[in-house]
Amino acid sequence: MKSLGSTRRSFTPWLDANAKPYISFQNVTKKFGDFVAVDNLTLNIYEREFYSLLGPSGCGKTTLLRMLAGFEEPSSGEIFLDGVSLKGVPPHKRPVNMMFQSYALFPHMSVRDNIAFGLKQAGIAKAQITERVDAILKLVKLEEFAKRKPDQLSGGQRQRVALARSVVLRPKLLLLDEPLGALDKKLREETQFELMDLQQDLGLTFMIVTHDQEEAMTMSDRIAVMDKGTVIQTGTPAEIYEAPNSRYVADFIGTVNTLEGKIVEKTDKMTTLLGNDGFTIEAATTDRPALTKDKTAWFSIRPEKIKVSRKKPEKQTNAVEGEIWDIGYLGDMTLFNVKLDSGTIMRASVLNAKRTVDDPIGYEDRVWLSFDPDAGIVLER
Ligand SMILES: Nc1ncnc2c1ncn2[C@@H]1O[C@H](COP(=O)(O)OP(=O)(O)OP(=O)(O)O)[C@@H](O)[C@H]1O
Repeated sequence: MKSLGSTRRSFTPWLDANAKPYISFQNVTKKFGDFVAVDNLTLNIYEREFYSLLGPSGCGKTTLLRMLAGFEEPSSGEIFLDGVSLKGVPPHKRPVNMMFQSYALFPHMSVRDNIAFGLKQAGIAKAQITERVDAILKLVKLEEFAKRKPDQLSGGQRQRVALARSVVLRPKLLLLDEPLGALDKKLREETQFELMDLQQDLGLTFMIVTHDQEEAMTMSDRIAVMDKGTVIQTGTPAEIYEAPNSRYVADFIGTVNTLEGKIVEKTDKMTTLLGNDGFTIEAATTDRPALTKDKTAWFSIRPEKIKVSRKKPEKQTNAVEGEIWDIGYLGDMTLFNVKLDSGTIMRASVLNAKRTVDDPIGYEDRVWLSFDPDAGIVLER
C-alpha cells in the first residue's frame, strides 16, 4: 500500500526560518485593463514542493502560472526563482515547463515523437531518449498508442500525452494547469499517485492548478486557497481541512456545518458561544487573537465529527436535538441531514462499521447531535 499525500514524508521547509524559497511572488499584481486578476499577492514555494492552487473559476490561478512561466509580466511586484528576479526573462530562458489546458500537440507526429521532441531538441543521446520515453509511456499507460497520431486519440489520451511530454523533460519546475481534468475518475486517481511518486523520485517542484479539491488534498504538500486574485489561506491539506481560517476556506474544502453565534466567554482554553440556534457551544480556543467576548463568530464543524444518538447526551453543551430530515446511504457511511428546532439543517456522517444494525435511525426520528470541544473551530469571518 502506498502512503498518502503530504503524510508521505516529513517535508516542511516552510516551517524552517532559514530555508530559502525556490519561487517567491512578492506583492504581485496583474491587471488586464482595469480588471485586477491578481491582487498584491505574496507567496513562497520551496524546492521539491508539490504545491496546489485551488479556487473558483476566474480567481487568477492560471494567470499566476503564466506569469511564472513568462507568458505574462506582472503589472507590479516581482517574482523570484532561486533568488533571481524573473523580470524581463523570456519564457525559453526560464527553467520552467508549463503544461497547458490546451495541449498543443504536434498533429503530424506520433505519440512517441511528440513525447521525444523536447529531448531531441535538448540533444540527448538516442538510446537515452528511447529509455526515457518508454518509461513515461508506461507511466501514463499509453504504450499501445505510441504509434498513433493525436487525432486518433480520445481527449483523455491526448491529455496524457501532453503530461508525458512535460514530465519527460524533468524540468526543475513543472507548472500543470488541470493536468488530469480530462481523465475518468479511476485513471485520474491512479495517475495522481504515479505523478506524486515521479515528482518525489526525480526531486522536481510541481505547481499545479486544479478545480478538484480531493485531488489537491491527495497530492499536495501545501495548498493555496484563492479568491478574487488573492490567497485566503495556505497550508497543508490537513491544516486547510481541520483549521480553516475562514468560512470561505471551510466551505470550499469538503462539507461543513457553520453555525453563527455570539462569544459569551473566552478563556485560554475554551471559547463559549451562544449559537443562534439556541444551544451553547464550547470550543477549544485557538490562537486567533481577534476573537473577543460579545463578537459575532461562527462555529464550523465537519459532518464526521458529529455524533448521532437517540439518547440525550449527559453534557448540556455541544448537544442539540433535531429531526432526521434526509438520509443518504453511501455504503461505507450514512449521511444524516438533521433539522434542528430552529430550522437549521445540520449534516452528520456516520461510518457503517457493522454490516447490520439493530434499530437503525430512520426518517422523522428525533435524535441528538453532539460533539467534543476540539471537534470544530471558531471562526471570526
Ligand atoms: N488576457 C486577458 N485579458 C483580460 N482578462 C483576462 C485575461 N486573462 C485572464 N483574464 C481574466 O482574469 C481573471 C483570472 O483568470 P484566470 O485564467 O487566471 O483564472 P483561473 O482561476 O485560472 O480560472 P479557471 O479555473 O476558470 O481557469 C478572469 O476573470 C479572466 O477573465
